[in-house]
Amino acid sequence: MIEGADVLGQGVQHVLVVDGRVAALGADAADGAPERTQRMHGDGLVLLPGLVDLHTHLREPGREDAETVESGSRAAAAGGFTAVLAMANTDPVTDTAEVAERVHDLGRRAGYVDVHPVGAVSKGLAGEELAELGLMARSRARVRVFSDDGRCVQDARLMRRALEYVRSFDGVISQHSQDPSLAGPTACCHEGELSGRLGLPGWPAVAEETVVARDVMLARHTGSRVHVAHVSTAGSVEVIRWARAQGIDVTAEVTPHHLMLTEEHLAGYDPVYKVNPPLRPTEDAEALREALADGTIDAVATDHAPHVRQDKEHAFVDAAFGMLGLETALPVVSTLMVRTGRMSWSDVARVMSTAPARIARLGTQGHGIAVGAPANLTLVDPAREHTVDAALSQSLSRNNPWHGRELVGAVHLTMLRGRVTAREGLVWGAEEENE
Ligand SMILES: NC(=O)N[C@@H](CC(=O)O)C(=O)O
Ligand SMILES: [Zn+2]
Ligand SMILES: [Zn+2]
Repeated sequence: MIEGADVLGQGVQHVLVVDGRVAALGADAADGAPERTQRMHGDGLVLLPGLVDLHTHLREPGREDAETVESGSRAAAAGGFTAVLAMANTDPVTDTAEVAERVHDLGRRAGYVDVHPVGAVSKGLAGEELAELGLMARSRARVRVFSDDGRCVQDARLMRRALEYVRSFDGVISQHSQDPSLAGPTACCHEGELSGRLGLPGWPAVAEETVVARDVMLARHTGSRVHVAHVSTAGSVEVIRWARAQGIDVTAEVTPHHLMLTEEHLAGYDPVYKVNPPLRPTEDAEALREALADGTIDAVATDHAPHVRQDKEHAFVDAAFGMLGLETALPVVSTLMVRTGRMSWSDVARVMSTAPARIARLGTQGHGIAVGAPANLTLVDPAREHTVDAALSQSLSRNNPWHGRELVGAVHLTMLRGRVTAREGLVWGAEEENE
């Protein structure tokens, strides 16, 4: 029983949890509570539905030195998440039902969050032949989100066929929008005055925007669902806004780092800021904030991308792309969007829980806080000021661009089907296992 928390920032209520489900909600929720009900104080805390991350790299199988399903799941629980979509760019690639089931089962075994594997669009992410989309969808892993993330599905014919195929089981293609003929594999800095000055290979905004534009037209043509991963430019936002006004079934996510951080961070050539797509100018970040607040962008997704030291500690051009994000996502959104008055806590519940759950077709996870729904809950301390310490992360990796930053708002407790999975960053059971 959680007593006196501000549910969605819309009013103080009690929430009774029985057998992993929300059994009652409201001032008299305690009536009929079984004897020996455990009581938790929610005074001053905001209760949100468990957060859902549409875009997480867990690295297992293949790079268990950078992250495992278990370590990434712990980081997710510490960050307030109860479900994550695990990207397919593992080794082997998640392009078969077998690999998808393996990742799914590893998630079950770890038990901190629900791990939903994302299936690859193409075999081996090679962009040539469709992967086993139907078999992955019908597998025990129930895959609904497909992505070649890390690479763009460049071939329009393959993208069209993938969209047509997933329509039959209400799947969605999540696209890493990057035309490689405009932004090749070495492109690592937003193309503009800064990339010229720093002498870094440019990654122009138009390399993203042309793919977004093409894909929304393919979505319209096929009547299928396309999702734009890690939107990073104002031009992409304009295309998405237009497409939605036409009734095209396009959804989009933005990362905490593209919302808050800008290209100026690259001036010191610190590879911790190297990410795909690159950090953009302030005007782009501002357009992303506006689009998130007005609903043009549906969701915040972390793109948590752990890398070992040896892959990150290189000259900027040679370092791996990606940064950690699971444990800092909620504090960043709180600091940037809620403290400033641009979004309410119920907006946060939408962009970090119910909308991503709906996009991934997670069923019951998308119902928010309701009687009868699984007790997947996140208690947030909206006023807690803290300085991010990379050393305290549950992740196996340390490529954390937020280290040393002061943020306001923190996850107090995470609950998965009524079981506490994390409390103030400390993951349930972690003390013993860290001995
Ligand atoms: N975002 C990144 O910079 N890197 C991701 C791949 C991706 O999301 O494109 C990774 O797998 O490391
Ligand atoms: Zn990507
Ligand atoms: Zn990614």
